[in-house]
Amino acid sequence: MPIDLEEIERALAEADCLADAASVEAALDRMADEITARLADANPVVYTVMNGGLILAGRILPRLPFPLEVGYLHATRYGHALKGARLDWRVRPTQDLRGRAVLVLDDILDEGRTLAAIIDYLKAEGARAVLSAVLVHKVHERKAYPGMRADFTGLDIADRFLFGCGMDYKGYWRNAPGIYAVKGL
Ligand SMILES: O=P(O)(O)OC[C@H]1O[C@H](OP(=O)(O)OP(=O)(O)O)[C@H](O)[C@@H]1O
Ligand SMILES: Nc1nc2[nH]cnc2c(=O)[nH]1
Repeated sequence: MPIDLEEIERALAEADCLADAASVEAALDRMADEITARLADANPVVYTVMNGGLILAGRILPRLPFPLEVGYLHATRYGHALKGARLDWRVRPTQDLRGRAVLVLDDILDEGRTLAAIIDYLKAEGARAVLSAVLVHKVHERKAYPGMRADFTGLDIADRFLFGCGMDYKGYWRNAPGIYAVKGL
């Protein structure tokens, strides 16, 4: 079905802005300080979870003033849908992770099933420590396990369907500079 771009434009025009660009910027600065304090001497491999983690990676990596390697992996649970399903691995990590510290970057921890599966996989590949950083922690009680949180979190945001800063609305608006909730969702 062809995409209705007017509907895509309307989604942003009518959305509720839950965090503006300045709040995102401040959150990135704080996260970068926390990550630096924890990993500056660890020679980590930093993995971006495509596609959503792309914006966080591009904005936080230049804020990390220590040696690190980068890689990406692609695992998706939602596609363009608004509800998650089984995790679909599209690209698995390629580096030798034995004995390495790994940091995983993603846009959002919602139910946490994506991150939990990725962390299990990286540990099974021999990583010595796997830490995670997400721009958004969605606040609700449906996590993969009770109390689940990433090691580093930018912003706690309400339980709505979100887009912007890497998160998509029907494949669009990952480029929106703040964090928005779809009207009515
Ligand atoms: O915590 P969960 O409930 O598992 O959801 C979080 C995941 O959902 C999104 O990915 P998505 O499957 O939409 O793929 P995308 O990154 O390509 O948009 C997001 O980027 C996270 O990876
Ligand atoms: N775009 C988007 N992707 C998600 N993946 C898990 N939760 C969300 C969400 O609220 N918005």
